[in-house]
Amino acid sequence: MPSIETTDLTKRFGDTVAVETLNLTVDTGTVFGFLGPNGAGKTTTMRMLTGLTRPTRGRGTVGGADVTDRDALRPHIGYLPEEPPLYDHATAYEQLEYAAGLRDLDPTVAKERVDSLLDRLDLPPEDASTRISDYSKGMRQKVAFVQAVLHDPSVVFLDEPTSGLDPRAARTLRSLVAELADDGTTVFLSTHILPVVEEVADTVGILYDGELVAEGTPGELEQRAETGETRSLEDAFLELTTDEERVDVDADGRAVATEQRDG
Ligand SMILES: Nc1ncnc2c1ncn2[C@@H]1O[C@H](COP(=O)(O)OP(=O)(O)OP(=O)(O)O)[C@@H](O)[C@H]1O
Repeated sequence: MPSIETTDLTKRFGDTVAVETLNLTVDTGTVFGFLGPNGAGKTTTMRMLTGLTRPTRGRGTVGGADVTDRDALRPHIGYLPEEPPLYDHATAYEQLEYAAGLRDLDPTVAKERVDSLLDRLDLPPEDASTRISDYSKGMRQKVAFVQAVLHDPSVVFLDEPTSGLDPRAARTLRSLVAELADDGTTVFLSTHILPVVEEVADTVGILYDGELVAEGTPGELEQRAETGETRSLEDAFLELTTDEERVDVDADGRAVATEQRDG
């Protein structure tokens, strides 16, 4: 049963085609790793799927709601954008209480969830009671993640969720992503950190120049890598996201052939 479906989803900014006829299906309760080089169109896709940017063409549904219907979409989704919207003058507790209020959550239930998630992510009460303006990047990221999942949405969009997190918190976040999926939440995860995708993603899509150039399990994509001593998701990513002539190497590392990406 898909949670996210798009048909020919397209976004243009003037002459720039940011996303081109994207056809995606993401099953409920799975983690979809969304990869692509800088400027490939990942953020634009997530902004369309969360109702923040209207598609130029094509259709999409998330949690059964049309992506052009923000009111219908909103209760189903959580979004951790690259630059999370936090009020610097508020404390983490105030920010999250405010977010819970906007979502009409029961205050007691919300408080329990906030305390539990902040505890898991190692943001102690003494820090959660100080102003966000004094937070490090990682501390802000923890609050923003909690804000994105606080209302137990059926689909969560995470843009570089481990950005700024220390190794312990990053590991906890990966566990939380897996737990969300185990509980039936669909996680749409965009990141440049390929080991995170290898660890948590059920399926992976690679976007290049606005187009989906590959889709499959991490293992299937690894198998598509043709160069490198050991096939890896990184090798596959690099091969699938270049227009330059590709140089194959022999066992001694010498260039033996060149060919174009066949798109
Ligand atoms: N508001 C906008 N106006 C004009 N062009 C835009 C706008 N937003 C994005 N673009 C263009 O659309 C293309 C895709 O950008 P997008 O931010 O979606 O890429 P991305 O894959 O998220 O990149 P990154 O990995 O660097 O975050 C780029 O060419 C970008 O310049």
